Amino acid sequence: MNRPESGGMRIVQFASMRVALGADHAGVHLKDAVRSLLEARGVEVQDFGTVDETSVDYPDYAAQVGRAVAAGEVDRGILACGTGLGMAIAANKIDGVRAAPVVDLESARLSREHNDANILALGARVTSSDMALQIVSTFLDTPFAGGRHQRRIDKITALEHERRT
Ligand SMILES: O=C(CO)[C@H](O)[C@H](O)[C@H](O)COP(=O)(O)O
Repeated sequence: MNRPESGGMRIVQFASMRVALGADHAGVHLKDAVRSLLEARGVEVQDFGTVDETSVDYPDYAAQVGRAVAAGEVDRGILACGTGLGMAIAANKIDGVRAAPVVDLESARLSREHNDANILALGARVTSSDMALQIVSTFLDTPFAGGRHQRRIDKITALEHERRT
């Protein structure tokens, strides 16, 4: 979507993005707040749940969002649970997923600029809703910087291929 080092163009099309959401019981309210923010900004949202605070297992939601991102059905994924850690660990098992657990704005920006992260993992028990929504905006608004970082992403992709053989 964003190709900042191909001719210096840095156009971000936040509103035309497709974003998949997923959460466990600990992150469900934050996920719903993220959904409201995205819908208000015209983002096409695919919400994989969960829908309430009944205890569920976060890998089930990480898998659904991760597969949607890896298949190109959506441009980005956003996961929410207690800490964001288990969601990121689970989602990163899927080839093509680069999930970043993020608690601050600088990491949100760098997860995109340097790591081309395609999934953001938020922790509702460790991050305020206000900060989490700022992180979401930064994550969606920041393009990948490419250049030397692309070389490193290519090496991550090579590791995925190695795992398959
Ligand atoms: O590890 C987690 C996923 O990243 C989360 O923090 C979970 O939400 C957490 O482990 C759930 O804990 P609970 O005691 O079952 O509510």
